[in-house]
Amino acid sequence: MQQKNEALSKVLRGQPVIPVVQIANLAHAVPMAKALVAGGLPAIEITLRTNDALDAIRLVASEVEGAIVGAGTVLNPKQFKEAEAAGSQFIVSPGTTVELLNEAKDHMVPYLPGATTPSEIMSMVEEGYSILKFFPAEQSGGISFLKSLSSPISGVAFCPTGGITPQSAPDYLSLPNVLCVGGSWITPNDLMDAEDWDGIERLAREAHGLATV
Ligand SMILES: O=C(O)C(=O)C[C@H](O)[C@H](O)COP(=O)(O)O
Repeated sequence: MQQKNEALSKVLRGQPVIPVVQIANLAHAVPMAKALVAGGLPAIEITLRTNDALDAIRLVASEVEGAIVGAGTVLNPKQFKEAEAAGSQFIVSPGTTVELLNEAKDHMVPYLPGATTPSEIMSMVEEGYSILKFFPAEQSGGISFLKSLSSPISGVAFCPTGGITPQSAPDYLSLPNVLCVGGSWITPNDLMDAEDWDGIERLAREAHGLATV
């Protein structure tokens, strides 16, 4: 587990924001990922919420130099296997199930499981996880909840996701138990539909700059 935690830490620690992307049009996958990499956000989570998601992961993994593509919204072992086979370099789920934890044990690919309550977080720590997704972050108590967790449950780093904005991200990132945040604002539907890759690169660059705030 330590090796996997370290591999995940290496992926997530490199950037303050992990873009959470929905691919509605497969032709958008490669230019979108190139724009994110150019903007300084190489780790990209493509959610398995659209039909083209696995093909998008495959394309980005094989065609976009420097990209570290991961799969999001992985809900069951079948999706876990498919996501890894498509070339995902990390796997993310909004919550966690026993089936997913068992599946993750059979793979070397790092897994970022979701947890929101102290009991869920403690269970994940028992399983050996030291990095967790905190989802849905804003709705689950946000910054004050994460602050309250930091002394009773130390040694766990979170990637809060859900409802985070460029305005709230710096406050999350200033918490000692936050490694990075996830967000969909870097690839908004209007810019994706307009194929405005320069606009997406600009948003990525701004998000990358949040590290220094
Ligand atoms: O699908 C998943 O696995 C999720 O975790 C959901 C996404 O992370 C959020 O939908 C992103 O949240 P927003 O930035 O508020 O749009």
